[in-house]
Amino acid sequence: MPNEQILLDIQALRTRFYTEAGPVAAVDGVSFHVNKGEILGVVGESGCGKSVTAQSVLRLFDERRTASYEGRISYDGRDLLGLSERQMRDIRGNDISMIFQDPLSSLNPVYTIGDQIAETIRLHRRTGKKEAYRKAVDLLRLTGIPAPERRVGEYPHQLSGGMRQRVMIAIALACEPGLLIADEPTTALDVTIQAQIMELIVSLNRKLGMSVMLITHDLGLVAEVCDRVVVMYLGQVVETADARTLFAKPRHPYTIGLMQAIPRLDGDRSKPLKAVEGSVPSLHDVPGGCRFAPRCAYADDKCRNDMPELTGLKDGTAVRCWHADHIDGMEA
Ligand SMILES: Nc1ncnc2c1ncn2[C@@H]1O[C@H](COP(=O)(O)OP(=O)(O)OP(=O)(O)O)[C@@H](O)[C@H]1O
Repeated sequence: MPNEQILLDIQALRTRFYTEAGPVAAVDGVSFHVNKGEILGVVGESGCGKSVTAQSVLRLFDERRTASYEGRISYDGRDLLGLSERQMRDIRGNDISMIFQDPLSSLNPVYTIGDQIAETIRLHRRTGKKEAYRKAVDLLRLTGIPAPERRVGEYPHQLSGGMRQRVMIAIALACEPGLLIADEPTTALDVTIQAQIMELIVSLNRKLGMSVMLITHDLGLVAEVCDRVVVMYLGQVVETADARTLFAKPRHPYTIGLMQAIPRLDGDRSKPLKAVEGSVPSLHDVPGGCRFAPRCAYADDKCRNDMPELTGLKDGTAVRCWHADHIDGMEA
């Protein structure tokens, strides 16, 4: 029986790119889900496949030339990988919206922000121009933009970075999507504005019941706002747990490493941060066995030879590690 709590269900997703050096699987057998009304954090270092996973959900890669998808992605019971391009266009922005790190590159410089919000509304809804414009003003107000009646007639370059990200959020919300995918939404902004934008996203999640998939490097942010967390490494999920369990008892050595890299406001800040040693290997040179083994202090021959499966534990956590049952995250 389908679980009615689940809004987005990704099963064994594999996204391959055809590169000059041959095909690579940037996402390689990824499975996780997003529940209705929750904020799910997706974390991992740069290059682990977080953005490719998100963009695969919306099928943003060119399937004729650059990429292919395998597996299953279902949204509210609909099989997204089986939809036509026309049907997918209806899903994008209507059921699932996405906001990116750099709002300037997603906004059109020659149209006012009001035109751009109204356009999104009219793309998916039978709405007159005036009505769509009125809704644009309401959306700007909802995202906390001061004097929205005036701002609606301005162009992107007239707004600050934080205001532009609010406009992107207004566009993303225009058709009341069930799921907002936020890919590093605050990285390009200064710290105070970052906090305001995150507060806005959390308040919209609470007010509108909209699910959020939040992609970020920032585990401190995840601890503050996320209900559950997916940790990715080199195209795979290595750990998934509810946020409280993950922070109390991280199981995968990679998760433990990421946590040790979180700056602590209350700790001794004169000590250098302990980050995960080494770097993420190239997709053209994926290690056999456990992909994290070359960087892992616990790795033995079994790890180097056999790939562990993502295995569910009693507390609802799932971990991809041969040693998960005897690693104590608080000690490592
Ligand atoms: N169009 C593409 N063609 C070939 N390889 C790609 C393409 N897009 C992404 N990749 C590769 O896929 C891998 C995963 O990239 P992705 O952007 O998903 O990482 P990420 O975890 O989101 O990192 P970041 O936090 O830096 O965005 C990287 O090795 C990247 O080089």
